[in-house]
Amino acid sequence: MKYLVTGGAGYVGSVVAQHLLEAGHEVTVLDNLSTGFREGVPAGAAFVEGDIRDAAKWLDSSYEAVLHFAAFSQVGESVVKPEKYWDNNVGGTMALLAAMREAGVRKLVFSSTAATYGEPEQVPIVETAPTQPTNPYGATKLAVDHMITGEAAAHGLGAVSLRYFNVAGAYGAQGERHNPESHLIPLVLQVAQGRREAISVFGDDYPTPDGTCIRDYIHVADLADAHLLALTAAQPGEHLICNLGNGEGFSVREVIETVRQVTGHPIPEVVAPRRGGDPAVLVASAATAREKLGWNPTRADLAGIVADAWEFAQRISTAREQ
Ligand SMILES: NC(=O)c1ccc[n+]([C@@H]2O[C@H](COP(=O)([O-])OP(=O)(O)OC[C@H]3O[C@@H](n4cnc5c(N)ncnc54)[C@H](O)[C@@H]3O)[C@@H](O)[C@H]2O)c1
Ligand SMILES: O=c1ccn([C@@H]2O[C@H](COP(=O)(O)OP(=O)(O)O[C@H]3O[C@H](CO)[C@H](O)[C@H](O)[C@H]3O)[C@@H](O)[C@H]2O)c(=O)[nH]1
Repeated sequence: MKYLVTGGAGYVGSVVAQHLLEAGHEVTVLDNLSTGFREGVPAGAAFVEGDIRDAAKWLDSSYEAVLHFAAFSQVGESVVKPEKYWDNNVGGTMALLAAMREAGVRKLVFSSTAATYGEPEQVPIVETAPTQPTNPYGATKLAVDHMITGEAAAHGLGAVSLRYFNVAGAYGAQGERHNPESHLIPLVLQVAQGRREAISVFGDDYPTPDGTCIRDYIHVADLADAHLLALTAAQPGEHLICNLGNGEGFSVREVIETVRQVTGHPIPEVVAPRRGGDPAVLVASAATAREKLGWNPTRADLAGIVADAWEFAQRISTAREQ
């Protein structure tokens, strides 16, 4: 089968593109390189440097489906520049859906997020929980989910939105390198590499056992498995929404301690003010993904996730020095 992967020069999209290639599929990556890297595109994928707003130029009926990763995704930036997020994430997806309709491509897998829920009333979070995003990033992703529901009902699109919790780890040559980096695990690894003096802990007065925020970390390769399953599960006229997480939460301090154990580095930490828009606890119920997709994550161990991320961070920093 032939697939269009938007955002396939980025972290998650490049890992999923790699999995599609390994499963024997043909892959075209469409990416404007706004936050992605040309060298992140897996060998064997065709690459188009372009914007999702112009997807109509490249989409045709030879594509079985679109896997849509292209978006801006920094929570903090979305609070200060919401218009940038509405324009790219919502405006861009609107153009992409129109191009798919025009070309007769009737299947979509979309990268949604736990940020659509906001501060949860109950954990683990189920897909029927209230959606009250605490930042514009989450609001734009929720708006796209609604847009997709309408597209499925009105025009027969078969779609799956995957609401990722905290993605981490690496797969082969593909890994996490956001620029600037804002995610916890790669930042703590930068401290271990001596590229940063200390890690800032954003708030230690949350209502959690050690006072720091709790998140559900999921290995990017387990996430990729879910995308391939979603391609099979998508049914015309239906929009399925699935959380993807391991159902177990780790505090910021537990993550830092795990990085100490994996890297053998002491990792100094400093307590800093809370970061705006951060819910205290985000942990997924992935029962829907297990039931409807047949998803069965196998890499839930946090130390294993960190070890893979560490190996990747060491490799790209060696490459940077050469
Ligand atoms: N990383 C996470 O923890 C996480 C969690 C939940 C959801 N998500 C979602 O998963 C997706 C991928 O995230 P990521 O961490 O890989 O981010 P990333 O920034 O590494 O990748 C996004 C890619 O999309 C490209 N892009 C952005 N706007 C574009 C446009 N208009 N046209 C073409 N290309 C464009 C960027 O150049 C980049 O390569 C995003 O939609 C994000 O919101 C990520
Ligand atoms: O230097 C840092 C960086 C992060 N944190 C904390 O570590 C936790 C995890 O933060 P990340 O930035 O790694 O991840 P988020 O939980 O903020 O966000 C991620 O997961 C969300 C859903 O859970 C969204 O999907 C979003 O796109 C994705 O980046 C948060 O409590 C954050 O405050 C720190 O204490 N110090």
